Amino acid sequence: MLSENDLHGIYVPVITPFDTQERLDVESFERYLTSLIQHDMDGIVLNGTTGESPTTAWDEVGRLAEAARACMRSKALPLVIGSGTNSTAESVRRTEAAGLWGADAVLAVTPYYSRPSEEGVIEHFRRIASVGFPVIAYEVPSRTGVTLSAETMKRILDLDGIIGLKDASGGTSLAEKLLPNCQKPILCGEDAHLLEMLQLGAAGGMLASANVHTTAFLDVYAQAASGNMSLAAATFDRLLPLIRLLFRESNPAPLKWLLARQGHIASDTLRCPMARISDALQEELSALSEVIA
Ligand SMILES: O=C(O)C1=N[C@H](C(=O)O)C[C@H](O)C1
Repeated sequence: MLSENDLHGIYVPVITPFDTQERLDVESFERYLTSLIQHDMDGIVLNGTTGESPTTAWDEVGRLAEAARACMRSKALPLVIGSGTNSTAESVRRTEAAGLWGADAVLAVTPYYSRPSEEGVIEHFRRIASVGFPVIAYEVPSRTGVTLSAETMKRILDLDGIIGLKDASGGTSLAEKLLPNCQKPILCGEDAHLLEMLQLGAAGGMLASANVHTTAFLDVYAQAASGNMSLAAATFDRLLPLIRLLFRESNPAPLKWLLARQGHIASDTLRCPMARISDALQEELSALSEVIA
């Protein structure tokens, strides 16, 4: 199981491949993951936003977890499974199941849609953490519709069992407020802000774009961790045009398109209502990926 001391570096949230009929494509998943983990990333995330958690059924996550554990047998790599929903009871059940499926921690998103009070959100995380399995809180207001204050986030991070935060709050202001008086690791969850977050003292990132040019993202982290910020900035600057394109339309649609084009997965199919990227973005992505290949 992951502890707060182990939670650092670059975690790669993987896509959930579907065939052209929108059925789960476990074969592509195994092939893709086996090739991805040739890199020395610090962990893998299943069923995050990049894994299309809103449209992936929980029993399908179980099948992917089993496949991931088999692919990762020869590599001691932490596996994080997204178990958060907007129902506390369901999130608790999923957290228990993720532990049984061999996850090392779960990722629990701020409960979305129902717009609970901040006290309600704290109680949500308290009940998930009380399962006794390590929980990484995931703050992503642009998707959840709920923006937590730094004070509330600090109270969540202070809960026993919450081992850290994936901060996709849309900028650096939450991290700026939390980092000076927070012992628990904060990982960047907003790819374009990775460098600034590392400069502020973030412990790493969970980054969809690290599915592509994984080594360069690992370099940015290693260079920043060793204090060579100017080298980290130069490496990161080369990645920024790609990051911008990968988030121009909703993640993970651009990423899936690119991985399918590169032959890593059989199809770029997303589950409706997510849809394939525009022709214009396809053109820009193919031009850029040839330049920085
Ligand atoms: O997979 C995730 O979870 C991530 N979610 C963020 C988002 O798409 O909002 C982006 C991050 O790179 C990974």
